[in-house]
Amino acid sequence: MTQDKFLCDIGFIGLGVMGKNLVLNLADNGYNIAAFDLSDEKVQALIAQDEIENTTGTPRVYGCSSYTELLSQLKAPHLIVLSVPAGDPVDQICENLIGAGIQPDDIIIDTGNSLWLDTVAREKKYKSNFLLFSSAVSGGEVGARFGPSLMPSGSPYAWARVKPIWEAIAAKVDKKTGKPIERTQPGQVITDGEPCTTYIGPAGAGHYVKMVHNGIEYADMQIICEAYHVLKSALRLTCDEIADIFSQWNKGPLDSYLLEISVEVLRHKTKDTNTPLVELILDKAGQKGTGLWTAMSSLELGCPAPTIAQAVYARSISSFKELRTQASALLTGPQQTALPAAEQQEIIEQLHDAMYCAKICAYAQGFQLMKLAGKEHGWTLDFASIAKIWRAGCIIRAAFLQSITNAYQQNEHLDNLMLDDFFIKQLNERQLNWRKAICFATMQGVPIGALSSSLAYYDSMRCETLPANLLQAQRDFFGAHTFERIDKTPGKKYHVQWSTKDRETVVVDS
Ligand SMILES: NC(=O)C1=CN([C@@H]2O[C@H](COP(=O)(O)OP(=O)(O)OC[C@H]3O[C@@H](n4cnc5c(N)ncnc54)[C@H](OP(=O)(O)O)[C@@H]3O)[C@@H](O)[C@H]2O)C=CC1
Ligand SMILES: O=C(CO)[C@H](O)[C@H](O)COP(=O)(O)O
Repeated sequence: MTQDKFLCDIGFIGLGVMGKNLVLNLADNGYNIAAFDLSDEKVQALIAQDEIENTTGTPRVYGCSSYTELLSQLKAPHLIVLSVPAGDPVDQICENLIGAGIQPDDIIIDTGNSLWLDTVAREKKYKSNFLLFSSAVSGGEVGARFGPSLMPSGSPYAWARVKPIWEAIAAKVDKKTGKPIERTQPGQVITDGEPCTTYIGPAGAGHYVKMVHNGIEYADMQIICEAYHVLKSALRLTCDEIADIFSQWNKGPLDSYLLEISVEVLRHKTKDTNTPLVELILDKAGQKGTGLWTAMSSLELGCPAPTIAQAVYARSISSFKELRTQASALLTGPQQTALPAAEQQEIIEQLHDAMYCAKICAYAQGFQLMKLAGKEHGWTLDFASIAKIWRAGCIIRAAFLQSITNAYQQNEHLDNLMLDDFFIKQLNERQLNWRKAICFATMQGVPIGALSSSLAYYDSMRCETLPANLLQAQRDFFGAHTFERIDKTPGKKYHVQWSTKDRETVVVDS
């Protein structure tokens, strides 16, 4: 492709796992791309891949070796997509593009997992240089290639320009069933169906929603890992047996992409020794920050998200491999005993229900968090639409997201998913099995922090009276922090003069 013939529709910076695939997806949908990466090898690899996949007869990707060249190859006003690590790289590129002559009516779309506060700050900071728009992406490399879930936010003017492109490249669901429409072949495009993208709100809102998506992703993954741990170490099942169980579960309400890939992982054997690869993978989990940010935001807003926080802690504990190895030789656990087959089957069924209930809690926490954040930051978030765009393309895609969509379509003001009729029924029917699974795992000494903290969340939420009365008294005792009384006018503050002999209760004027 040369500049003399035509200019490209979109500039693309960052051709890593996501970027390369997003470019090919855009190209399949008829957009010509001017592409740049710090590594020329990646630019050349993309062009080579496009040559293999491109059936149009004309090149679709123009490789650039500088920011100036990238701008010179684009139609004006310029539209540039970034797919780079969060943090400094985004600012470095923005500064480089300013140096290369980007204009105030040009649009830069940040598709990385940027911290939402950075996005808010950047929109302001670069206002006079260009329009910063953000659109978090989920779906991993296959999603990026064949249809991700896209969470755009920022200037509505920019969205008007981005929308047709985003709707073209996003994953699609069947309008009637809400089920994903499969797209697996290069060159294939899907023009019908509902696109998994919707305008989320002002700057930062999309990145916040993606952050919570990832927090839920952490919880979902940890819940599956805990079930695997129980099945492996308490029931002593093989990876293939666990894969069979997960595969069966994946046909019911737990049907999800994460469970599906877990089955594939569990079945995968090394070529040389035919050992399940998963058993050879070091048990130290990595994390890039989005789960932590979700947990931090939940603490800041005072919105409980213990399943998500526990999933972050589980990754942290896993990273202390040497310490755990030391402790495992010193600290005692229960004696594990083999169970008869019939009892095993019961435990497996209980575990299924425990996973399902914990999953409901994780999503309830994530959606409530988004609701409170929306209130705090003045975003009007549409939860039915958010659930809809997570039905396909993204990592947490699952049949379950249709039930969440239904819940918010029935009541857009729902305070917590656990109060939706469908989820009330699911929880009420399964809570006993959930408890039994937790008792079993605990008595076997298997750590199940996500499953059990979810149960504590559930039990706390359904407790009309919590022991916070005693806690308030303790606070008043040591720090005169005051308390309210249930037998007096709401809002009135009391303090007991604990250090005096008479311990008089006095009314405190606020
Ligand atoms: N991987 C995933 O599943 C998902 C990732 N994301 C997010 O998408 C973004 C990209 O992720 P991913 O593709 O996995 O990451 P990669 O590390 O695979 O790719 C990032 C690319 O950005 C380039 N880059 C880094 N710094 C700069 C810079 N200062 N200037 C120009 N280019 C730069 C890198 O260049 P080079 O290495 O050649 O120097 C690399 O090609 C991240 O924000 C990530 O969090 C979002 C959803 C899913
Ligand atoms: O955004 C994503 C998926 O939705 C990325 O894959 C992200 O990197 C996952 O987070 P972590 O690396 O912390 O597990």
